[in-house]
Amino acid sequence: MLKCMIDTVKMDGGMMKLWEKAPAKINLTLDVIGKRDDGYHEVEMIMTMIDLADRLSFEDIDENRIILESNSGIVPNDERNLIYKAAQILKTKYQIERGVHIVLEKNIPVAAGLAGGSSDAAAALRGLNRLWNLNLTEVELMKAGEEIGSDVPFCIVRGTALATGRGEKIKKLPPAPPGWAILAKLPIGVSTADVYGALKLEEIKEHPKTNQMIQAIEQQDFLQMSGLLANVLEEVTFRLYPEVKQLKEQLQQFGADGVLMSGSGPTVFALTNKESKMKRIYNGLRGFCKEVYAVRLLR
Ligand SMILES: C[C@@](CO)(OP(=O)(O)O)[C@H](O)COP(=O)(O)OP(=O)(O)OC[C@H]1O[C@@H](n2ccc(N)nc2=O)[C@H](O)[C@@H]1O
Ligand SMILES: Nc1ncnc2c1ncn2[C@@H]1O[C@H](COP(=O)(O)OP(=O)(O)O)[C@@H](O)[C@H]1O
Repeated sequence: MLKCMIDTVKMDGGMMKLWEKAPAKINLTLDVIGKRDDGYHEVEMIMTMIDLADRLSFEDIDENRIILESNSGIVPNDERNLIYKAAQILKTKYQIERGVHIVLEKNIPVAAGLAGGSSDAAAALRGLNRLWNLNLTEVELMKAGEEIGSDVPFCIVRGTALATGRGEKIKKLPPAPPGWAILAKLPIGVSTADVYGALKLEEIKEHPKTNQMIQAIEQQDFLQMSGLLANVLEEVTFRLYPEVKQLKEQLQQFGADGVLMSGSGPTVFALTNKESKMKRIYNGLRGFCKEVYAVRLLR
């Protein structure tokens, strides 16, 4: 309980311990504009954070090494973990001769299109910036984040934003209008690289109306925002995993204001700004999908 209220503690001998929250994101829009020579795709997407989060603690240790522990049986605790990568990047770049013990409490489903790993990496950059008194600016943290993954700069900024380039160029937007997202995730993990790899640009039927979505957010128009949800990766993931399409169709029958797959999937979410509807959708969904979350859009 205590750790929920405070985020820094001075331990015996002046050692520090601090905490960071790493929220998940959903894509309100996701458009792919072109394929680049470096293997990435040029995107245009609007993302917003939701109240489903991992929690990380960072503690000084006497040895000069990175120790990572987590309650997740899925993500590795070594240099393959994006948290570990974040710590290594800062240690090398700023010649840090100190060690750290990081504990990850994993609540965000893995490989789900919710940027759990990217948000953990961003939280690690923020947490270590504080623990090691680096005084790095948001822009410097975003730059370090780019080396880890395309979604990491957005996860540094958080809130609601338009992401362009390969996803690393961020323009902040006003917060999304208040409401709930009900998320459903099937027990499959989707590889982002596979989905982008299977995308055929010439087969995109309709591009998201990104400018109209920005206007809906600026005008705090929840219904308009929900009606404009669009993601060009949906068709690709639906082709690879038809059960994700079925789940979306089922979710659409519960009367939400909008339904969409997040990122490369497989998580699908429904939006509503009515508490009674949120409860109805949540309870209805639990009947046929094991992993369901009802969370607020973060403001
Ligand atoms: C699809 C999105 C939408 O928010 O999210 P997720 O579904 O992963 O959450 C992102 O574009 C994912 O960003 P992120 O997960 O950080 O991807 P990265 O680690 O940078 O890249 C993984 C792989 O995806 C492909 N990739 C990624 C980003 C991009 N703009 N074009 C690409 O083609 C590349 O093959 C790359 O090797
Ligand atoms: N801290 C982490 N949390 C989640 N996944 C991680 C982490 N570090 C590395 N990974 C790896 O990154 C991949 C994608 O993870 P994640 O960010 O959860 O999905 P997505 O890109 O779909 O949003 C997984 O294969 C996972 O093993």
